[in-house]
This record gives sequence, structure tokens and C-alpha cells, in this order.
Amino acid sequence: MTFKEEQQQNQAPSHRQLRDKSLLQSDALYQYILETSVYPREHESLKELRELTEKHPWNLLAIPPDEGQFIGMLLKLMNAKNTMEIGVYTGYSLLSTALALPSDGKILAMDVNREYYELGLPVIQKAGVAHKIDFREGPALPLLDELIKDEKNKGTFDFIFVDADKDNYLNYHKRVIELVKVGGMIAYDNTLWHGSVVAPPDAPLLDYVKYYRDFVMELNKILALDSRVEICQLSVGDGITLCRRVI
Ligand SMILES: C[S@@+](CC[C@H](N)C(=O)[O-])C[C@H]1O[C@@H](n2cnc3c(N)ncnc32)[C@H](O)[C@@H]1O
Repeated sequence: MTFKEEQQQNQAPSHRQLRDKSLLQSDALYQYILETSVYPREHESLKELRELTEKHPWNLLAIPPDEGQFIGMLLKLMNAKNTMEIGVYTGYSLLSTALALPSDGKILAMDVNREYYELGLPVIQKAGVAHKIDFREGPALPLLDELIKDEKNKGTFDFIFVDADKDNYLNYHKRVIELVKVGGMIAYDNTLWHGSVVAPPDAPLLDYVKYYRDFVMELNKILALDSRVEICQLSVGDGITLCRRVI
């Protein structure tokens, strides 16, 4: 089936388009994964946060629960302690990270909008992990520039999750590559961008999907050629590219 035909057949909203972001080909399969792996083990507070924000108009922005579970597992395997998140929204990925870090773990979290963060904050506090979070409100680029000015910050982060404005991902990459440690990881979210990275130029895409597609494709091209990182692009959620810094 062509991309166009697939789009036309998907008039009714499915998890791929609306509530949960996933590139899996059937709603039933996605539901099966949730029911057999995520939901029985999802931390009570993640469930609470998901339920609290379900009706928020931008809830689609949050990573899906299977991706949260994946990030949590990855952080534990890496023994990550010092992390950063660019793009917090109401905090689903932030809480997934905070729960996976040790009690003295840290997350430097940035978002232009504190209101979104504060919506989920009570749940994060109730989970007893708010002390791990240092939230900074504002555009991430100047905050990163400030961090880089201080040599002491360079090469100190175990894990950096980038999930904000896609048209700035390359600008983020230029900066976070200096902040992550050799052997540490940067993870870029949405690198398959609703599957649009392989859509023909005339595909009937939503405006915001169309607008960011070229930026995402450019990022993918550059990451594939960047010898400073070893990459692994996974079709989890909307696509996540893991970049392990090697030099
Ligand atoms: C996709 S959402 C993040 C979702 C979040 N990681 C989660 O899983 O719940 C993107 C967020 O990036 C924030 N954002 C957009 N542009 C930004 C910028 N220039 N600097 C920092 N945050 C930005 C938005 O306010 C929004 O909350």
C-alpha cells in the first residue's frame, strides 16, 4: 500500500495519528504490547500522570508509554546519573527518567513553557523524585550556550534526551555533543516524524508534519555521517535515534 493510500484509509483516528504516537502498523498490536509489557509494570505515578494529562489539548506531545519504558531500561543499564532533557511538556519522559535514576541522580530539564511542567509536577512530587530535577524555563539554545561557556560542564552528561523544536535539532546537536561524555548518549526523538521521512513530496501531510519534515530528514542525514557518534535508529514511538559519543 502506498503512503497516500494508507493516509486515505486512515480517516478514523488511530493511535498512530492521535492519542499515542507509534509507527506500529496496527492499533491491536500496539495495545497488545501495552497490555503485556507496559501497563502491568508501569509505575503508578506514570499512570497517574498519563491520566492527568490525557485531556490536555497537546497530550499528543508526550512520548508513548512503551518509549518511556525503553528509556527507563536504557538509563538503568547505563547506570546513568547526570542527565539532561530538552523539551519537557507535562513531564512523562521526565518522570520516566527520574524514576530510573538513582536517588542522587540529576536531570537538567528545559522547556519554554513552565505551565506545562507545573501541570504534571504534583505527580512527580508525589512520586518522590522531584529533587532530581532542575527545571529551567526558557529557550534551550541560550541555556546550552551558557552551559558550554563553562569548561567544567563539557563531557559530563551521561544521557541527553532531545524532544523539542525539530527545526533546532541540528543546533542542539552542535552543542550537546560537547556536553555529553564520551561513552554517553544523546537520544533524538521523532526521527521518523510520523513516517513522513519516506513520504512522496505531494503526500497529504498535516501542515506541522510537512513543516518539520525537511529538518528531521536533514538531521538524520547528518547524524548518519557524524563520525563522533555511533548511532542506532529505532522505530519505537515516532522514531528515536540513539547517538553514543565515541570521540
Ligand atoms: C514534544 S514536547 C516534549 C514532550 C516530553 N518530552 C514528554 O515526553 O512528555 C516538546 C516540548 O518542547 C518545548 N519547546 C519547544 N521549543 C522549545 C525551545 N526552543 N526550547 C525549549 N523547549 C522548547 C515545548 O514547550 C514542548 O513542551
